[in-house]
Amino acid sequence: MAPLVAVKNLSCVWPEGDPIFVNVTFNVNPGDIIVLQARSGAGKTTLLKCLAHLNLYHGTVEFRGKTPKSHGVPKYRTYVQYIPQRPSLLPGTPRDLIETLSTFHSRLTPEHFAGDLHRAMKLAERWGIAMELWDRPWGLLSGGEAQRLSLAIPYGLNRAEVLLLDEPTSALDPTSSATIEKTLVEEVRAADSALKAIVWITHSEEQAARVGTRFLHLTPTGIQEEYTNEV
Ligand SMILES: Nc1ncnc2c1ncn2[C@@H]1O[C@H](COP(=O)(O)OP(=O)(O)OP(=O)(O)O)[C@@H](O)[C@H]1O
Repeated sequence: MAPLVAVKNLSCVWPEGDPIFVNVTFNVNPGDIIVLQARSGAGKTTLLKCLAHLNLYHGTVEFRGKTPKSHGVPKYRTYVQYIPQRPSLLPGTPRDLIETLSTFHSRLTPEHFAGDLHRAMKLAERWGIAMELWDRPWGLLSGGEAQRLSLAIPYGLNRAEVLLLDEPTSALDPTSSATIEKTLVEEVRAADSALKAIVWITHSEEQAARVGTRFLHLTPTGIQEEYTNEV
């Protein structure tokens, strides 16, 4: 099976610093929910940002056999989409973000966009998000509201094939977390969904055990597969 994302010999060094990690090589395959584990500060967020082509790195990252540049970086970022740990730091409103991401696809028409927004809003509503919050600046939303909105956006767009989730439910209560986990796992398994795989950072061992199909441990010298749960 061809990998969705192939990561080869990735390393990341901040200017004037030691490398955060080197020699990171792994594939993301269809159906994977990869839990990325490491101690705090080991570089999990940095690695996800490298995969989304949001950080400088050495080595190669390919999605469906092509580099981000050959896909076109904005379009690549809608296929391999990073959802930040603190969406409240994003500029503009959730409606602005979904509109911007929509325009990265040339097939977009006003009808497509209306459909995308409607799908995202319906899901967010099921998650307890009122319609007016789509027009509130990210910085004025609560952490939990911002997390739910930022997860509803790729669902609405239905174009992300790989989601890179950075502690996506850290601001949510256990019931809301469980609902969101269930939706995401179902999306990866659904035949009619664009979403094929997730790389998921969580500090909750319980959540890792519930959602993970593979477990990768990041260290300064590389990445190791811990064990595999058969689904
Ligand atoms: N722009 C930057 N310039 C220099 N160092 C940075 C920058 N961004 C992050 N770092 C450092 O890189 C290291 C890795 O940070 P990162 O956020 O990737 O870790 P993490 O494993 O996700 O941590 P946590 O589990 O605490 O969220 C940390 O030491 C952090 O301080």
